[in-house]
Order: sequence, then structure tokens, then C-alpha cells
Amino acid sequence: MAAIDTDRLAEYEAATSKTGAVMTVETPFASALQRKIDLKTKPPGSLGRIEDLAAQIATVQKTLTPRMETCQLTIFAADHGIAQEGVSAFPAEVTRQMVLNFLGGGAAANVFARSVGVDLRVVDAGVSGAPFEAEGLIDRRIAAGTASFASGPAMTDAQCAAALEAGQILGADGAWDAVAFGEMGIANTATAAALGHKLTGIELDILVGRGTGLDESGLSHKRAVLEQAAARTGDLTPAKALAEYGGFEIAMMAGAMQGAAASGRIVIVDGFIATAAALAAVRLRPETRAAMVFSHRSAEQGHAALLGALAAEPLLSLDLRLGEGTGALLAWPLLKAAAAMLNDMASFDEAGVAGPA
Ligand SMILES: O=C(O)c1ccc[n+]([C@@H]2O[C@H](COP(=O)([O-])O)[C@@H](O)[C@H]2O)c1
Ligand SMILES: Cc1cc2nc[nH]c2cc1C
Repeated sequence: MAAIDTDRLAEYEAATSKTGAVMTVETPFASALQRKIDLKTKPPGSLGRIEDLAAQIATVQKTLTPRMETCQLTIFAADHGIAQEGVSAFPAEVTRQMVLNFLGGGAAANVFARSVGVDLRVVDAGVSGAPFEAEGLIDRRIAAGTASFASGPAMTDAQCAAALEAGQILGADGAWDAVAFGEMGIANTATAAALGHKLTGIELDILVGRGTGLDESGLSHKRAVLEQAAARTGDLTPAKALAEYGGFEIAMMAGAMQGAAASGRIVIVDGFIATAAALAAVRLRPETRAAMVFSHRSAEQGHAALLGALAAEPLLSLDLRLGEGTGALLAWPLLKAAAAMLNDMASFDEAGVAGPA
């Protein structure tokens, strides 16, 4: 199956614990951090995963007083040649129409972003048709959609490298305490399943799901299309897998995750497609994993398996399957609360509360 660079995998595994939280290696910083958490007025460990989250945020920001006040969501949009094979319940035009909906402020991502105080921007990574003339859209178009990976590579190596690079720059700009990435692309659950399969060797039967709502026969057809497409190639390096079976929004999001992690930011990972992008980012640069917070477990069938491949334990499980970064937005308040716990909660000494007997 897909070739995994075992040297780099060891590096990645060393950076993560089984729960997906950053492993606390015994350093003076890690000890001081654990002590600070344990001295808060609560039985040790009683804030559960919020304690792990606080520790991860502090470790990524390299401070015992992390800031978690501002967050930006970037939505990457692109079209997929594989949509021509009838693998989605919706027509490909919806990608373009939803970009306009994001710009008009009417999509779920806009509504959630406003409700949790997150900034939102939209990037055209490669939507079919002519370039948009709409104001407010960031144009990083690689091409007007990928080619169908049923019959050949989705994109050239040069297009893949350009998408990763554009993403790296976007992921590192601004001055946000955390960044989240969402996507919009009809048929991109097919792309994410094929890419996930090539990156991990997990069977397509496990990774292929209903996406926007395929019925039983649609699902069988999608599986058959993807089985055939996957059989076109053998083992692939992560970069080749991304070019052969990826999408422009997925490659750009993978680059953005790398850029954000490299600049010391927390990266909030959304659903199934975003997790496929996260997997590509980590396979290409294992150190990216330490910055990732997995927001939720999508209802899309293959998401649990992809999360498992990243040793990731998501914060929420709400049966979402929308994408757009909606799950990441809903998890954002938990990150704020975790940092606030570390910064503002009284210690036993400060509050005059007796510690454990
Ligand atoms: O994020 C998820 O877990 C998720 C699961 C299913 C569908 N989606 C969204 O639905 C679109 C892809 O679905 P499909 O059926 O066209 O492959 C794409 O725009 C995604 O944002 C997203
Ligand atoms: C309407 C619609 C909105 C979406 N948002 C993300 N993926 C989507 C797919 C559809 C079909």
C-alpha cells in the first residue's frame, strides 16, 4: 500500500500521544505547566480533555500564559474532475454558488463564525468556470478545477506544489491566536477518501461514505469508481498521492496547516475532508501534527478511520457532515475556555482552598 516514510512517521508518533494530545515529555517547561494545571482549585484531572487542550495550547505557544482571544477561519473552495463520474448527490455548480453564499454572509459557516466571534475569509483555490468577479474573495486559483483522477492524475506535480505553497503563505499570515480551515468542493468526499486510502492503506470500503447524501445505489457507484481509480496506481509517496488524488482546496489547506503550525499557531481541524488534508500535511511534515486540535467527528463514514490514522481524539461528536469549517467554529469556544482556565482560574493558595489530603 501507500509508502510511508517510516523515519518521519517515528518523528510524528513521538510528537503525539495515543489520545492525540501533545505528549508531555519531561522538560522543565512541561513540569511547570502540569504543576500550574494541578494547582488550580479542582481535583487533579477533573477538567479532563480541557486540561489536555490547555497544555497543548501552552506548549504550541511556548508560554504558561497563552493567548486564545482571536481566531480566523479560511474556507478554501475548489472543484473536482471526479464529480463528472456521478459521485455526489449535488451538481458541481453548487461549489461556485456556495462561494457566493459565503461572500453574502448566508452560509452556516458565516452564521456560526459570527456567533462565536471568528473572522472568516474565502479563498478560490480552483473553482470551475471563469475567475470570480466578486469582491472580498481571495484569488489563489490553480486551475478551473482538477482533472478527473478516474483516468489520470488530478493535478500536475507543479500545480500541487503551487497549491501547497500558496497555502503555506496564507496559513502564516495575520496575527491570530488560532486558525481554522474549512472547505467547499462538490465531490471532495470522493477525493478525500481516495487520498486517505493512498496515504494510509485503509480500505476504500471503510473510507467511502455518502457525502452530501448519496442513496444506497449512489454509494455503490461511488465505491466502484474509487476502486477503479485507486487501482490505476500502486504505492505513492505523500506528495504523489496528493497530486494524483487530491484537490486544489485540499492541497492548499494542507499547506495552510503547515504554514500555521510552523508559525506557532494552533490549527483547528474540521471534518472528513479537512482531516484528509491534515493527514497529507502531517505525512509531508510530521511536526505539523503537534499544532492540530481536532474539532469533531463527522458523520461521514470514513472520518473515524482517518482520525485514527492521526491518533486524533476529536473534541465534539455532533453528527455534523457539512464541512465549511462549521465543526471547527463550534469547537473554538472550548479552546478559549481552556486558555482562560490556565490564565484566570485561582490556585489553591490564591483562593485559600485546601489541597488534596
Ligand atoms: O466535513 C465533512 O465531514 C463533510 C462530510 C460530507 C460532506 N461535506 C461537504 O459536502 C461537499 C462534499 O460532498 P460530496 O457528496 O459532494 O462529496 C463538500 O462541499 C464538503 O464541504 C463535508
Ligand atoms: C448546499 C451545500 C452546502 C455545502 N457546504 C459545504 N458543502 C456543501 C454542499 C452543499 C450541497
